[in-house]
Amino acid sequence: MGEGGALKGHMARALRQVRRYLAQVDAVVEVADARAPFTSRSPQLAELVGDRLHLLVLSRGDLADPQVTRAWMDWWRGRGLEPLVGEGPADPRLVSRLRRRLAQAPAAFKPRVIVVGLPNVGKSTLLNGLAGRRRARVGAQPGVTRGRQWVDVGAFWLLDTPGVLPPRLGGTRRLVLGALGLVGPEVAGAEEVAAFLIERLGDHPAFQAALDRWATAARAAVRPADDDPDRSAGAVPAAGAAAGRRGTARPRGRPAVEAVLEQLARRRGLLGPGGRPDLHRAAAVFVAAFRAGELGRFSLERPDAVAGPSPADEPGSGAGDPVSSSE
Ligand SMILES: Nc1nc2c(ncn2[C@@H]2O[C@H](COP(=O)(O)OP(=O)(O)OP(=O)(O)O)[C@@H](O)[C@H]2O)c(=O)[nH]1
Repeated sequence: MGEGGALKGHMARALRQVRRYLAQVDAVVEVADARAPFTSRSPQLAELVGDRLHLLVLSRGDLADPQVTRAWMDWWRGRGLEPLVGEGPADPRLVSRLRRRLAQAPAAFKPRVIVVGLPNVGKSTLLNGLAGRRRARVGAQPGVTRGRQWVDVGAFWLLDTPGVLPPRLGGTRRLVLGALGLVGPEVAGAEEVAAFLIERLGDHPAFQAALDRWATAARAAVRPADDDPDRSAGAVPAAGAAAGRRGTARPRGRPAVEAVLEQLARRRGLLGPGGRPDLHRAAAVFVAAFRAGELGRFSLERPDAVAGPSPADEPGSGAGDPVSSSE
């Protein structure tokens, strides 16, 4: 089985496990990334949740463009839903609001709760925040499938293991998820993710300045090379020049993307044999910096662009119903 096949097999198993978990819970906390809250959700979840309470939490709100996050909140509010967004890992305000809402989940006795989401989206961080110090004192709840550990959070039980949902990877989703670190380099390589980021954010007024500032931050450490006239790096070429149609990595845009990466490599001193800019390392460093928020707060999608009502909506993707909540 190839790498792709192995990944698919792994994800199918993960989804089966989530199905089994879901059969035991009264409420589902879905975690998505605030920088792409549409693409970082699982298309399968809505139909699995049924009539359980379904709450959406946006992690990494501290790394997203606050204006775009507000647009997303308004978009959901317009549909009678109220996601929660945090301003940092396990943001205490978010955690206490979430605890209050979970305590109200309809249940025969104390609600049982699961945290689910794509790989690396912030599930464990939130789970630990919700469980607090109680997590150290876990115990198997009687009557529940062997091996499952439940944490008594007072007003509800919390499943000690988050459910991992498989991402959908078609079209530009693979690159969006790669940019957020929700899929690995075997699914989306650093160079194509870097090209995608430069193209998608190229028209953003603040992005060019952020890129330039970030590239300059390590300038002092860079030793000028006498044999390379370009080495005295000026501003990073306008990323906007690299931007093709939004969301597509068109070949026509490539040379400009390469120019940006080349200049970043020079400015950061990422040079290979013969002092040539190492574009691969430049791409990897740039993508890591984006993920960590070192470039600033940027979002990768807006509700008007991806979440319809528009042809972008996909039947069964939950697109027109981002939180199929029974709230
Ligand atoms: N800046 C920021 N980082 C966060 C936030 N939430 C989680 N992280 C970071 O994101 C990384 C992944 O978080 P995890 O909680 O391990 O993610 P996960 O979904 O449990 O990951 P898997 O177990 O691999 O599926 C960690 O480095 C967290 O510190 C947030 O709101 N803001």
